[in-house]
Amino acid sequence: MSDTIIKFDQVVKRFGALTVLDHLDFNVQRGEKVTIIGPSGSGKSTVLRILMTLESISEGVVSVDGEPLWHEQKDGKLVKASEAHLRKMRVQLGMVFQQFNLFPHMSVLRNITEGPVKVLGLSKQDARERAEELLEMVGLANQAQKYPHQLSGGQQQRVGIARALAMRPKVMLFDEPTSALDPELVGEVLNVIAALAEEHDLTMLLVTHEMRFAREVSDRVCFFDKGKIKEQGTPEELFTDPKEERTREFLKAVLDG
Ligand SMILES: Nc1ncnc2c1ncn2[C@@H]1O[C@H](COP(=O)(O)OP(=O)(O)OP(=O)(O)O)[C@@H](O)[C@H]1O
Repeated sequence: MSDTIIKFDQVVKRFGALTVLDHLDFNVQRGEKVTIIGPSGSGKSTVLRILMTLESISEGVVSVDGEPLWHEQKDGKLVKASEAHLRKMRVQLGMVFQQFNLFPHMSVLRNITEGPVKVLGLSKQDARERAEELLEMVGLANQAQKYPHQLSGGQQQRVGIARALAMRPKVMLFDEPTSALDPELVGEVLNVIAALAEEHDLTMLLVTHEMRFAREVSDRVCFFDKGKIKEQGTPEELFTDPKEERTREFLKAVLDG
């Protein structure tokens, strides 16, 4: 039996006249680490935003763990999902954003405990213990009482990772998690993500411009172009022996640049 956790089936996303995803078929297996690379505007972030229910779809079906995300079954038919259905589905996914998106008026600890307490109904004590373990894991055990503005960008992003993990998502989504960081802070965030990828059987879907990182952490790399997967394969296949001219051009431009 295949163990598909994310499935895009002929998904179209339009913004007015602009088609951003063009009949996209895309699957992720449970436990798989998949990286999406591709030129600006090819629809990479849109895939993640659709999964987080931040953008709706125009056509097709997206499923998470076998259940439609943007639809629900009613009298044997697929109808548009209600807000309650979206809320129920959304908690299965955790996202780490480019701009961290921490709550500025809350301490680091509270940023991490808020979701588990308010959304999952954990006791404050349990949420706190969970947060402390995660802060330890991302190397910030002694920063729990600080506020986001007192931390570096790299530290804030590591809090962002801990916050997403605290919800125990089935899938972690990373949207260019290092692109807003000063170059010297990129490594500490990538190290945390690489450790997560190595030590946990989490399913991870990452959009990144860091090709070396994509190569190191992924089981599979998908090259997106114009809203479709133009080519995909293991990092070895895609980076050392790309089959498509468009992939070669892209890799040459980013690796030389
Ligand atoms: N809310 C929106 N309204 C209109 N157009 C949008 C909206 N969101 C995204 N787009 C457009 O959709 C296209 C795809 O965007 P997306 O962010 O998925 O690209 P990307 O591949 O992640 O690019 P980048 O590498 O630059 O982040 C872009 O042309 C973008 O301008």
